[in-house]
Amino acid sequence: MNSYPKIGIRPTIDGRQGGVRESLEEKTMDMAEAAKALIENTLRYADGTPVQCVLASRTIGGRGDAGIVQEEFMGHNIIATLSVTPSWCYGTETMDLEPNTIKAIWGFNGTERPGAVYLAAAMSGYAQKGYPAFKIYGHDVQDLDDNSIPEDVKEKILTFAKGAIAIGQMKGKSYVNIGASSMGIAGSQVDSNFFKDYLGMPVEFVDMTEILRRITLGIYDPEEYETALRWIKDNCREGLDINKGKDFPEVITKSKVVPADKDWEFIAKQAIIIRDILFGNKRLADIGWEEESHGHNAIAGGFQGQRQWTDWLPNGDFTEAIMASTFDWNGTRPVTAFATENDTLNGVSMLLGTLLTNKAPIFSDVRTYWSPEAVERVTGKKPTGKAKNGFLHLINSGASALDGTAAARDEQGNRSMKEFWNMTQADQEACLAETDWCRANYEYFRGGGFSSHFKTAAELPVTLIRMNLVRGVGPSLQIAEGYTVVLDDDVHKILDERTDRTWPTTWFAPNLGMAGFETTYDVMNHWGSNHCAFVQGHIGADLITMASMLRIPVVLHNVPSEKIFRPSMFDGFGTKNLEAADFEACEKLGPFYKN
Ligand SMILES: C[C@H](O)[C@@H](O)[C@@H](O)C(=O)CO
Ligand SMILES: [Mn+2]
Repeated sequence: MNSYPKIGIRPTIDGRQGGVRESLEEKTMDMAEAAKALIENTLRYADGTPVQCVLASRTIGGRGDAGIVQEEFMGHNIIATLSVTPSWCYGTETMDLEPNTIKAIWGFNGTERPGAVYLAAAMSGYAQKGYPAFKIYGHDVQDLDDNSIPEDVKEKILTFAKGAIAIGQMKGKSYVNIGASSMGIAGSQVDSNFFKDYLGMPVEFVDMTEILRRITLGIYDPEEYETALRWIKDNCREGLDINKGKDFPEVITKSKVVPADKDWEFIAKQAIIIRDILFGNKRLADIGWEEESHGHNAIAGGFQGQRQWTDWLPNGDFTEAIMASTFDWNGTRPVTAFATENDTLNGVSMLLGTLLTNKAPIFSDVRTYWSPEAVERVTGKKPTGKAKNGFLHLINSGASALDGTAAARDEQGNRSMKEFWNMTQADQEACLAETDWCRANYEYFRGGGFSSHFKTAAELPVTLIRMNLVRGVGPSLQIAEGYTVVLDDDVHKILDERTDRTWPTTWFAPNLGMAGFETTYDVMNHWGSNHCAFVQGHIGADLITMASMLRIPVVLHNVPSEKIFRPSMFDGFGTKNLEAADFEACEKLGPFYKN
């Protein structure tokens, strides 16, 4: 299939015929094959298909060969190129000079032939021409006949490829903005130019009344609706009803128009319809709704919910939670970055996280910093282990991917969050068993609905992500690596029940020690908004590389400096203060998708 974004592999060579070129042909092609195999055997697209590379049919010894290869790449949706070489080649005469690709060169670190010298020459050429390109060569010298890829080189090739493929998957796909601004949250007042210039994504605007129209006119697959409703009844256990016994004022009681015992029927339709709005559904054409069957070519979206909708209709918590999960009533399937409160910037944070990991993105409010002292005062117990320096309470207002239970098991039987294609029936059942669905708090949600309620019950490495827009700066990214922590049951209960006890909770302890991460309090204090997204794994380095490709500076992170991998020309902006250099390089280069 041509539509997947691909990486073009360019074997470059010393063009001198009569001995030099001939002696290098095989080694150069071997390197190219090895790089291709590494990428294709390791990485997958969001739909689970292995990532594809296109290998040039020939080595590139000069611009003539380069032109032929460029033509070969045309029509393959090449988002990035990786040039590989064991030898000296003629710098600008062999480089990828196509303006729209993301570029890297792997220069073999040997001494028989000077691959790393070419690499340095080419990088200076790229810097001079203003093309950011990634420089890859091994830490240790290899022998020319050693065709293995050293671990450090593998890591760099894969970090580069992951970022490029993620960018390629976003390009041209839409963010579907359902509704408008939620409760004055600035992130939900979408900046479509940010999406266009930095991510290459159109924003589609859909009014929330579209959902009501489709419910009223029956614009959904009636058979799928029955399946979804049955699945909900069989699998979504109801939890606490916090409204029970409360004597609500009339402004609340007169607002709920869908009877409480019909909520799930409404919610099942709402979930199917929102998915169809994003992605289309062939079945709609069969029942006479051709236009609706096309969808909006989405990759992500968000639902305003609060307030106008939730002031009289069941909320979007089920839809939001299930869209971002690795499974639904149809079994396993790719996750969708889908933002609560239509916080578009958190939707982007979810999208970056999931594209780099293929795991469920968890949406949360960054609600509370719990100092060790405050925990002890309230519970009588000092936090220990990873929680000893205090922790953050991550808790969304009712909707987080069910994978956040960490009920799925990895190959060793440990709690985990997994790619959808690794989710077994038992994993799905376990996530459902650890989630109950609490009737929405009518004081907030007059129209009712059900919130996904669970706790993250494992100590897992995770990365918190937040995209911000700062006037005068533009977009900037915040990253916090750390661990989810499991509190003693009694401590958990006391802290959790102080807040909204019908919502999904994760306790998070950031890794401390870097600037901005002096204490857990500092992390909460520096966070740029009320929301974050997180995914399993420490992926800060991958995010930094990807952000540099998009020309988005990273303003807060706790990634060890030896893992930071940015284009070589960023060094030309200074090496003493990497954050300042990142800012300046991103500003000078401008957004990836300039007009
Ligand atoms: C129910 C409340 O309005 C919540 O939705 C609110 O605390 C937020 O989540 C704000 O982001
Ligand atoms: Mn919120």
